[in-house]
Amino acid sequence: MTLSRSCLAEFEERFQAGDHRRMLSGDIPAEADAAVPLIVYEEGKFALDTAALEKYLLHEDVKDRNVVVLSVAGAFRKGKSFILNFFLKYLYHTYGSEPVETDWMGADDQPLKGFSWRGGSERDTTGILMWSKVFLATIKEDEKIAIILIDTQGTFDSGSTVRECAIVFALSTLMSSIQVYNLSQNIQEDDLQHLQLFSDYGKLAMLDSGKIPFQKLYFLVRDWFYTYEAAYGEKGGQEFLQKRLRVLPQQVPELQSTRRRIKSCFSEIGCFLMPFPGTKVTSNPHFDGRLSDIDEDFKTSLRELVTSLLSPENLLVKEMCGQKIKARDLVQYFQSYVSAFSGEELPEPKSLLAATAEANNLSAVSAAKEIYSTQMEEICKNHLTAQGLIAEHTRTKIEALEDFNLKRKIGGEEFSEKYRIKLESDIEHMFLQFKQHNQMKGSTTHAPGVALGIFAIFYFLSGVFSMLFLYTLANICNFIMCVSLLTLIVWTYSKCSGGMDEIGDVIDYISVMMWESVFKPAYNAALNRTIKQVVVNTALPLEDKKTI
Ligand SMILES: Nc1nc2c(ncn2[C@@H]2O[C@H](COP(=O)(O)OP(=O)(O)OP(=O)(O)O)[C@@H](O)[C@H]2O)c(=O)[nH]1
Ligand SMILES: [Mg+2]
Repeated sequence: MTLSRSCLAEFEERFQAGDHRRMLSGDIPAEADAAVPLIVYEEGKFALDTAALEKYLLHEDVKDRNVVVLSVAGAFRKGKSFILNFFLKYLYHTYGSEPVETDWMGADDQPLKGFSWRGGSERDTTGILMWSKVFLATIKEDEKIAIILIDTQGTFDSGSTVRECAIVFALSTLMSSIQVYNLSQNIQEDDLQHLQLFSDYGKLAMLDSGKIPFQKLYFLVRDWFYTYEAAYGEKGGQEFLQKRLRVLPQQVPELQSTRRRIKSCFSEIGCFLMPFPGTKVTSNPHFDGRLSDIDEDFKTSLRELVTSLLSPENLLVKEMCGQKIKARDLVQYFQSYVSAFSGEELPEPKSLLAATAEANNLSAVSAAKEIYSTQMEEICKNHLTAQGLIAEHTRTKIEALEDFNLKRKIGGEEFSEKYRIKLESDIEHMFLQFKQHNQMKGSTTHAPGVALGIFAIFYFLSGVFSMLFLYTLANICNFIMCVSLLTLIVWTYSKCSGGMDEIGDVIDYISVMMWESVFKPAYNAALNRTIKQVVVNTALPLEDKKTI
């Protein structure tokens, strides 16, 4: 599915290079599409914009889908945002709302828009940004997925500390299912060192879950000049990568272990060799990203690159230690990881594992709560007796707890115990609300009317008996008045507070019986009599009326 011609033209026109607040067209109104800062650096630490994250990931159409998260990270000023904008073009074309026959790359003379990018030596992107349009697709016949694109602050720029760079790189790797590691000209040893934190974390995570913690790491080598060693594209990239990650006997043990661990951390490691895009791209200050200024070789490889990462058959759903992640789980993982990185020092691999375990358990809790609340909402559409409600609550609670227990949880049984307790207490809390709601529904009974009716009748009778000096009977009437008043008070208390619900139900039951067997027949009889009287009065001639 793709964008219509006019939508594409609108998309091209609405953007201006370097302005990440400009919009793209798609099925979300054009004004809504923009680069959204998710993680920003404030007062010495990274802060997560939870509201922004929730707005896009907890959207009704998105939250229950498995997610594909593609991020591009690496050194600053190396064309990361630039290439991401081609990914965007492809995504709008392939997963947009309307199909079009045009080429996804668009017209030759259109400036490149989307994530902010620009020439020059000063860094551009800061923090971690997400493209606000989440692309929806169905892959492998019926797996509904949401595709999220992430741009990151470049590493080693003059304005940030090593810690800051390491955090951006670590967070984006942790959160993505495909981490594109953007490098220039070669894969150097320090590029591999960047992956050190993950290799240690990966080792721990594997001990804990038995699964490979990360999915796809994709080295994207830009400005590849040595085509006589390896050809452009994925095939050449794989050959080159094998050479770079080979463990050789003559290597020092440190280099050997880095390579071994990196390989064991990612379930798939790919590499793509990109040609130099041409001098207009790198040196012309007025270059605006138009295709006509880019070398043919680059464009040809770009087509191959984009398909190998983003075509439906190559999309990779985010997993965490072997479990697929839904969009709403991703919110939890973002929160836990950002807080793990909030200290002065980089977190130990151990605390990263704890953050993963926390997010994993919390998302199992929220899935179980969702089961409970969805089922109870359905059940409580009709009013239930107190016992009926308790029975349904117990059944649904067991089902929700079973769902939690059956999920494989990182951190082990002992770690997940406190989350199970939290789940139980949250469910009990929800139950109180359902109970109150149910009682409010049941409050359409005749209890207040019957109690007040009895009170009024016996008040009248008490007066009459008193006038006839029948004090014993008057006192009996007074007693019945007190009982009806007391019953009304107990009933009101039960309905408003949710307490003494069984007594409340008994009162409801008795009042319905009394209404049906005494008040309603009496009321109907009185009504019939009145109607008869009216009919007779209007039907008979004046003289006859006088005789009646
Ligand atoms: N040499 C080279 N330059 C490129 C390539 N692709 C884009 N550029 C240029 O690199 C410059 C920086 O592009 P950006 O996309 O802003 O780079 P970035 O990596 O996002 O930069 P930061 O956000 O500062 O980290 C622009 O002038 C691009 O035209 C490439 O493959 N090779
Ligand atoms: Mg950038």
